[in-house]
Amino acid sequence: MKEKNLKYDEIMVRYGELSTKGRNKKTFTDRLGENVRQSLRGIDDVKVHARPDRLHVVLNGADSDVVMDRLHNVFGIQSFSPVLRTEKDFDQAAEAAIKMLAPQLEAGKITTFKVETKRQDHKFALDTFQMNRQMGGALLKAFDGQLKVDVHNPAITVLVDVRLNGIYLTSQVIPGPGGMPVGTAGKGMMMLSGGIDSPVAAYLAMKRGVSLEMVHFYSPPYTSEQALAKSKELTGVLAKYSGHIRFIQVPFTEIQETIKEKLPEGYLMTVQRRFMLRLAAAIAQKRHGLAVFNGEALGQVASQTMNSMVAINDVTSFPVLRPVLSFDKTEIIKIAEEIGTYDLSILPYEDCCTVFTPPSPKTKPNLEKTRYYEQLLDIDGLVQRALAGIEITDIHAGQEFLNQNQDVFAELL
Ligand SMILES: Nc1ncnc2c1ncn2[C@@H]1O[C@H](COP(=O)(O)OP(=O)(O)OP(=O)(O)O)[C@@H](O)[C@H]1O
Repeated sequence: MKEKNLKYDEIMVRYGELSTKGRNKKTFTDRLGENVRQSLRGIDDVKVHARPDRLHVVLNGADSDVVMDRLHNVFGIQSFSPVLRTEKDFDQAAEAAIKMLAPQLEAGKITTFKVETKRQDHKFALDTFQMNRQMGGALLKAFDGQLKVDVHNPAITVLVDVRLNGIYLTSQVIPGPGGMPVGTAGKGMMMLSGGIDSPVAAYLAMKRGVSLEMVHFYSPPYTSEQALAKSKELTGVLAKYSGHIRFIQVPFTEIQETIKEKLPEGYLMTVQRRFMLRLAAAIAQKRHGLAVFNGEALGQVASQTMNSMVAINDVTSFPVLRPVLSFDKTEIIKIAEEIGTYDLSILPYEDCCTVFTPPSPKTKPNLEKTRYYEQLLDIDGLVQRALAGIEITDIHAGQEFLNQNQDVFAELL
C-alpha cells in the first residue's frame, strides 16, 4: 500500500547474511555503507550511517521512493523500511503513527492492523506490552470505524522500535536483493559475450560479493560496432548492481582467422575457447583478479560439455567459475528478464563466436589432439598481440552505447 505525500525521516536497512560474519562484520558493513553511498550518488543531502546492527539512510528531505528504488539493487541488503523518528515520548510517537497510517486507509472500509513493539531502551516508561496496547488504542481512537485489531493476520503491522536515541516507526518491510556487498569477495574477470547467459552469470557473481571487470572478445570486421556496443550497454545495465564497471575489449580477429586457416574444423571451437580463457587468465593475473567467470551451463551447447571443459580449462590453473552451470535455459531467461538484460541480449548483432562457429563442433574433444593441433600455431605471439590491442572503458550504470538510429534489421541482411 502506498503512503502518499508522507515525508519519512530515514530508510532503515537490515543486513542479510552479513550479520553472521563474526570478526569480518565491520569490513562487510563498511563496504555495504560505501556501496549504498555510491548507489545514492546524485541524490542531495542524504547521509548513510553503517552501524553494526543496521544501516541508516537519513533522508534530510530527499524523496523516500527514489532512495528505495536504488536500494533494491544493492547486494547485502536483506530488507529495508521507510521510518519516521520521534523523541522518546509516547504522544509524539502516536502522532507519527497516525500520520503514517492515514494515507493507507480507505474511506468506508475497515482495515485490520496490529502494533508490534521492540525495546532496546529498557528504561523507557512503557514496556512492549503497554506500548502495543496504548499505541493500538490511540490508532483505534484516531481512525474510529476504519481500523480493527487482528493480531494473527493483519493487513498492516505497525512496527515500533524504542531505541536509545529515539522511537522509530514503520509499517512496511520491503525485501532487498540479499547476497553479499559487491567487493567483499575480491575481484574476478567476467567473460562477457552479448548473449543471454553471461550477463546473468555476472549478476549472480556480483550477488555473491565479487567485484567484476568485463572481458569481451570482438572480431572486426566480422563483428560490427553494434555488437561491441551491445556488450558495453549490457555492462551499463549490470553496473546498476555494482557501481561503475571496467570493460576490457580484446581484439580476437587475428586469432580466429589463424585458427580457421590452420586447424581442422572439428577443433576450431575448442581452440578458440582455449585462447579466450588464456587471455582472460592473463588479464586476471595482470589486474589482480582471483578467478575467471563465464556463462557456461552444462550441456547447453557443444563447448559446454564436461569433456570440452577438460580440454579448455587445460590452459590455466586460475579457477574458472560458472555461476549458471546448473541452470536450465528457461531459468536463466527468467533472471535475465528480471535484471533487465534480456531485451538487449536478444538483439541480433553477431558475436565473434557465432561468426566462426563450425557446423558441427566436437562435443568430446580429445585433449591430446587439441594440444597437438594448437602447437602448430604461434601461441605466444597471438596472445601477446591480442593483449597489446586491449582497450579499457569505465562504464557507468545506465550508460548507453547502441546507435538507436541504426536499423536492427540491417544487421540481418
Ligand atoms: N565474445 C565473447 N567475449 C567474451 N566472452 C565470451 C564471448 N563469447 C563467449 N564468451 C564466454 O563463453 C561462454 C560460452 O559462450 P557460448 O557462446 O558457447 O555460450 P552461450 O550459452 O551462448 O553464452 P552467452 O549466452 O553468455 O553468450 C559465454 O557465456 C561467455 O562467458
